[in-house]
Amino acid sequence: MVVTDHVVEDVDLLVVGGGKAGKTLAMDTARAGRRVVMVERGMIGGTCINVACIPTKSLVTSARLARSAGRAESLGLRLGTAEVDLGLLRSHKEDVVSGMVELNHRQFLESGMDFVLGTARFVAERTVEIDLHDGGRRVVRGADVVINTGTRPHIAAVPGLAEAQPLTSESIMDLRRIPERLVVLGGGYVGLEFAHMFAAFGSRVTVLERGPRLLPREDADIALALTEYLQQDGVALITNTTVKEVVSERGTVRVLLEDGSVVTADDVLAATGREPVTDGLDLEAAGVRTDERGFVRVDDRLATDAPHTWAVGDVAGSPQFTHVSLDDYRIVKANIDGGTRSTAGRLIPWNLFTDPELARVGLTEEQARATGRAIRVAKLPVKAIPRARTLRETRGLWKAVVDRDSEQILGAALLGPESAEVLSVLQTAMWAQMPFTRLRDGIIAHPTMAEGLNALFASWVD
Ligand SMILES: Cc1cc2nc3c(=O)[nH]c(=O)nc-3n(C[C@H](O)[C@H](O)[C@H](O)COP(=O)(O)OP(=O)(O)OC[C@H]3O[C@@H](n4cnc5c(N)ncnc54)[C@H](O)[C@@H]3O)c2cc1C
Ligand SMILES: NC(=O)c1ccc[n+]([C@@H]2O[C@H](COP(=O)([O-])OP(=O)(O)OC[C@H]3O[C@@H](n4cnc5c(N)ncnc54)[C@H](O)[C@@H]3O)[C@@H](O)[C@H]2O)c1
Repeated sequence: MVVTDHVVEDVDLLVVGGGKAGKTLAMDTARAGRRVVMVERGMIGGTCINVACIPTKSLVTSARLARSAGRAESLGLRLGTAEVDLGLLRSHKEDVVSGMVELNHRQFLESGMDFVLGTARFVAERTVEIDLHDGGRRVVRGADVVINTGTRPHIAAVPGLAEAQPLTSESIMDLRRIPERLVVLGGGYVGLEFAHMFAAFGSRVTVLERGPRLLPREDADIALALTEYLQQDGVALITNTTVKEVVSERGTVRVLLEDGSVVTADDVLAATGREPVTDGLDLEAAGVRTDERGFVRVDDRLATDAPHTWAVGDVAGSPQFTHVSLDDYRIVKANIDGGTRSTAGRLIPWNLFTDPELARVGLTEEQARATGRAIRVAKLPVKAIPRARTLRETRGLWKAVVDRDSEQILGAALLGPESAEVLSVLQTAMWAQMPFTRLRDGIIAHPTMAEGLNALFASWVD
């Protein structure tokens, strides 16, 4: 029963939180002529375009240019030293972000959905009460409800860290200053992208990672190649370390490590993972349960414990990438219409946008060996690819793992310039279940980075 003084509005689809999956589903469903309400707390277009992928990658472009300017003479140019202008840097980022926000907003309205700016809270199964931003309340019940409220930075329970008011992936992009010394807690995606970026902007950066090395889920040779060029670019890396305490005094942060050493900086960036945004949602009222880490519990169809209630994207515990959230949309769209699409067995690529970038898909060598199948391993230093020489960026290593019997590609790690683009070529071959020989022997235009695939699949080390 719904306990409220407000009239309950019934709609076909109610989307709570306008992330990638939710907004795409809302627009699609509205365009099909159904009644849709999407409630968004503030970020029109969601996390990715406002405070995550899009602003970071815009700043990565600036960082790349700063680094290129530093070696301009090797390209025959005298540019002088690159100098960060915080105002210009901010407006570059904000220009890209606001362009995408405006585009999203226009598309929301054109789709015919009822886009509601407000904060939603469940009051019953499939029913939310919305605190409207411009005052007032609405109560909306969906025949189907999709929860897409995302994640936010998690501040690790390190003594003194919260009190030191660390920067997060969001606040660091306010760009109020470029810290002279920046210490980054966590050597994952967020930590490494910002570490490399701020080193290019002139910060002296130290990354503290508790794992035995960077990227513990990647093969050691790839992690080592990445480690080497980060160090070449001035990023200090301390792995296998435990932070005992963070002490903030008079504008300086001191990070005390368990071995007795101290790292001193002007700012600390907390980059140790993200936590689900479910507080204030009153999920119990909806009959929706969470798992032990607080993510919404879903089955492989992305159905929650409550009937006709689905969860998608980061908050559903899906791998935290925008393209995965988009695929969650495809799955839920099919299942709302009575289908049986599953998240099982998805081939999910991802990229770490250090510069050059790391592009990954499928199994690592270590994972492939663990399956017990017979495999072959191909490796190619990026400097062997002519295009890399013309780009004057020859750092990096490409690697692929192939099934010895079927000759199909099981996975790849491409560390080098433009790898993220090349990866999609390789992934297409995996979708098509092509033997690696097609990439080894096919004509690929010269000089491109993709051309390196010819050479990669002729460079067996095993
Ligand atoms: C710094 C950074 C860089 C990243 N870079 C990349 C990248 O390059 N590539 C990539 O694929 N992924 C990247 N990611 C990950 C990516 O941003 C996330 O996986 C993706 O944004 C998740 O989207 P989502 O669909 O789960 O929802 P989100 O986009 O997180 O949307 C959730 C929405 O719900 C709203 N909301 C929350 N609670 C309520 C409520 N009670 N009522 C109403 N609305 C509510 C929020 O305001 C938000 O807009 C990055 C992440 C970070 C932090
Ligand atoms: N390019 C991209 O696609 C991109 C970019 C940024 C973020 N993301 C997404 O956002 C997610 C969150 O990123 P993230 O970097 O915050 O998390 P993460 O899980 O990728 O990395 C966190 C790192 O912090 C380390 N760590 C944890 N606690 C620590 C401690 N107390 N001291 C030292 N190290 C500690 C972990 O060992 C790990 O290496 C990623 O998993 C990714 O899915 C994607």
